[in-house]
Amino acid sequence: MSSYQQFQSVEHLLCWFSFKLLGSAQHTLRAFTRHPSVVSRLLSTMAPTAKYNVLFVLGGPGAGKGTQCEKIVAKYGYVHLSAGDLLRAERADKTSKNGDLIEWYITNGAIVPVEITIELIKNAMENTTSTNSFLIDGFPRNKDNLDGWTKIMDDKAEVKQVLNFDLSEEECLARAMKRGETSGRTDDNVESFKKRFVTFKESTQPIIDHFEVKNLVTTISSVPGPDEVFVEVCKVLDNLQ
Ligand SMILES: Nc1ncnc2c1ncn2[C@@H]1O[C@H](COP(=O)(O)OP(=O)(O)OP(=O)(O)O)[C@@H](O)[C@H]1O
Ligand SMILES: Nc1ccn([C@H]2C[C@H](O)[C@@H](COP(=O)(O)O)O2)c(=O)n1
Repeated sequence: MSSYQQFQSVEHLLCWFSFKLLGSAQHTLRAFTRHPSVVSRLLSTMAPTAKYNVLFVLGGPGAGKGTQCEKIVAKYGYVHLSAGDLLRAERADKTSKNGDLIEWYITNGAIVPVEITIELIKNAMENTTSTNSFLIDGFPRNKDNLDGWTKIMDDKAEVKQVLNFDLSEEECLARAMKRGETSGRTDDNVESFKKRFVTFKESTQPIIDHFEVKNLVTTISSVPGPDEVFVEVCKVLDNLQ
């Protein structure tokens, strides 16, 4: 007798088949409940993960990026990641193997290799649980920064907007020198400032142009006082909500 002939009807065959299916589903379910970590790993690969929302904040040295970021955080609740602050913290960390290298780049107004900076930014983003929205201040500052971002973060983050704070070299210098009276920053001196401004013009401006082509840049004059500048910032951010 062939295996089909043991069933008296097609209905009987279908009944037997459903019973077998149910049995194996039950078996699978039981296996899953015994291994919850496997289930959560499976689910995490199936569920689409939300991308980070990112605003890049650029502008000359001393143009007021950090000042505006503080205001944005207070009103809109982004997490502020200053590439410069992250690098300064890394430089101050006695266990870091990159401290001396970072010091050299900062004092000479040059841009630290992106392998170092992107790791600091990525870790800070991954360690943030309160929000998905980040203000990344002072990054990307050159092509190396941009390439590193594209390679490591492009599939994890969406750049919603680039805020570009515009201020003349003379005014940036005056503000950086005034800040230098109390900041303790090793680059708030005329010699470092001059180098930083050259780096801004030669290396950062092409990055702003790159995002301009993608229609992502809003340039805001940083000449008025902080509160007036912030009014213009709010116009941009209110439209992003
Ligand atoms: N709109 C403004 N008008 C006058 N002074 C300002 C304004 N914005 C910021 N400042 C002052 O200018 C100095 C530089 O500002 P801030 O540190 O925000 O600049 P930054 O662009 O973040 O600089 P850097 O790139 O060097 O870190 C600070 O002392 C700050 O208080
Ligand atoms: N993407 C970056 C940002 C900053 N640095 C270094 C070199 C800068 O002159 C310095 C200070 O940065 P700031 O506080 O002005 O944003 O930090 C860098 O190498 N790469």
